[in-house]
Amino acid sequence: MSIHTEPTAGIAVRVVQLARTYGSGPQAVTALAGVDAEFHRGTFTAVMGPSGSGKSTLLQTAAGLDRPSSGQVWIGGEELSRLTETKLTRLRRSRIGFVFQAFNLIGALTVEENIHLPLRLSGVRPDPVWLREVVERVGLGDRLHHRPAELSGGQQQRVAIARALAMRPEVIFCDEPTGALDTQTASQVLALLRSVVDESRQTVIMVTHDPVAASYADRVMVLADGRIVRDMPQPGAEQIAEQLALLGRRPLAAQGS
Ligand SMILES: Nc1ncnc2c1ncn2[C@@H]1O[C@H](COP(=O)(O)OP(=O)(O)OP(=O)(O)O)[C@@H](O)[C@H]1O
Repeated sequence: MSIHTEPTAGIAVRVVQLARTYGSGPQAVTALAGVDAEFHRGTFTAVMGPSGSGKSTLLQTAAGLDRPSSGQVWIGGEELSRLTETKLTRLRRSRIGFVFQAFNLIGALTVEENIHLPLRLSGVRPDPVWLREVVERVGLGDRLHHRPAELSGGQQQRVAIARALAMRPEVIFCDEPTGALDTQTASQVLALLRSVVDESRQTVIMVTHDPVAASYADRVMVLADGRIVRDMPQPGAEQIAEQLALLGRRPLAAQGS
């Protein structure tokens, strides 16, 4: 594939020969070894793989939180390496949402203030109709004036998702969004992410270790040693678990950090 590949309509995120090496010389660690992937608008992709296989690095570089060592990241028609830090920050704030395992809410702010924060940071006037819909969708209408510490883990993650949705981003990157939640709460959060894709045609890319969580996705991509080694359309939880187990038996893929 040409390194100057232009974006195609309908593709929310494209990575081309994406590579990321940490450190240099004999200490260098290759986290991503040239990944090519396209993520269509209105799809939900789960990224899986052994510990140290490069999942978080893929997410961080594709989301413009970290610069790759080489290769390209396209968000719609924008190639991130061509952007200055200021433009990259602006693009991240307006077109990308983030949900992390640790929620990353601001403890001193109320639920409502946390949800409005991306708009305030971007200087965008809130659209009250949309914000009401977001709050309703995540089921937090009666918690708006609480602080995060007064909420359960699942409720805090739903605040984080509402915050990610506030700007109506094209893409939402999630790193282990259910890693800190019990099974039932996790399924509510996953159903919410599913509805974001089905009802708003936003694109979700989610790193997870959990085959059940991954089964909510339209596609499961498996990394090993910084490369995509499986790309499965709509696998069930059992098929995912089976493929991960097979991979675990390969000596190279079994190496983690
Ligand atoms: N800041 C860093 N400095 C040096 N090496 C790093 C850094 N971040 C990640 N790595 C290395 O890059 C490789 C990929 O790490 P990454 O966090 O992307 O893997 P992962 O698949 O998300 O792992 P996990 O499932 O354990 O979170 C690992 O070998 C890791 O040790």
